[in-house]
Amino acid sequence: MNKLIEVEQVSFAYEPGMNVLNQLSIAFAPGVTAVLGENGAGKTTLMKLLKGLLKPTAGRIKIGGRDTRQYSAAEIARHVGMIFQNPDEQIFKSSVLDEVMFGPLQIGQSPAEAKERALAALAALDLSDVEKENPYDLSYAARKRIGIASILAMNPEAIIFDEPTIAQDQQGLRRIGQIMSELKAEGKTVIAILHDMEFAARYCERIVLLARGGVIADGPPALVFANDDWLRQAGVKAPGLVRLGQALQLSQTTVTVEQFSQAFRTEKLRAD
Ligand SMILES: Nc1ncnc2c1ncn2[C@@H]1O[C@H](COP(=O)(O)OP(=O)(O)OP(=O)(O)O)[C@@H](O)[C@H]1O
Repeated sequence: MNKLIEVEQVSFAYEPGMNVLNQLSIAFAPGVTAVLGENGAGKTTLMKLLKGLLKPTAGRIKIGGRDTRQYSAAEIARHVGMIFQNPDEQIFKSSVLDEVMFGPLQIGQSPAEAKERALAALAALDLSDVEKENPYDLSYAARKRIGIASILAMNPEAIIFDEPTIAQDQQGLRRIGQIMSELKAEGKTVIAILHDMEFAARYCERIVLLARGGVIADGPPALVFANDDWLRQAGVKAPGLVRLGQALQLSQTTVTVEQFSQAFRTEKLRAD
């Protein structure tokens, strides 16, 4: 596994003696990983550490094999992009195109390259027709997609999504899921904090459960969502399809519609 990001025995406290993360170790490689856990579990704190916005109280984080303490913020930005939960923490330009070009210009792309990348990112997020608008004249859901486009335009190797599905309708959800799948196909490392278990089951190949400042489970959705004990400890509910499969006593854990319908047809319809 080509580990782009390695977290080694990291602890972090906002206030002395009050650890939010406790000697947490985990690595992130290309692919799509969901990080799940109840409010206050430390998910956003971990992501801010990966992005270099916070520094570990103990332990270290390596990007591409190098300790993040040796990187400047601009250097980290070339490797790791983070899309904040609240887009309004990220957006400050008065046109959508300027906003999405800002990041690429900051990391040294030429204006022509930055514009080309920004236009491609806006198209990927169904935002081409609003490129001249003021982001604050658009909906919150559109601003969330602008936040995503700004990071995609910088083309980092790792992209962190903090709650990307909030406020999105079905089309927005599909778009964001497709983008994650495309990023995976390009060999990017995608990490998403999610509260939407259906979305996590559908688009993520790895599920990490955080609780009490540490990782309590880490594996494919069918493994993690089948373990009620882990889910209870993390304060997370299995996706509806998993629970339906369990209620019907299917022999395997079904995390997608395709898996469910196949298992249901084989085990239930044929049995009748
Ligand atoms: N800037 C801060 N100063 C002090 N404490 C903080 C700060 N930010 C977060 N915390 C505390 O750290 C803990 C972990 O917060 P964090 O935001 O990382 O959790 P989370 O798992 O992302 O939660 P949520 O799902 O609600 O976003 C919480 O108890 C929170 O109150």
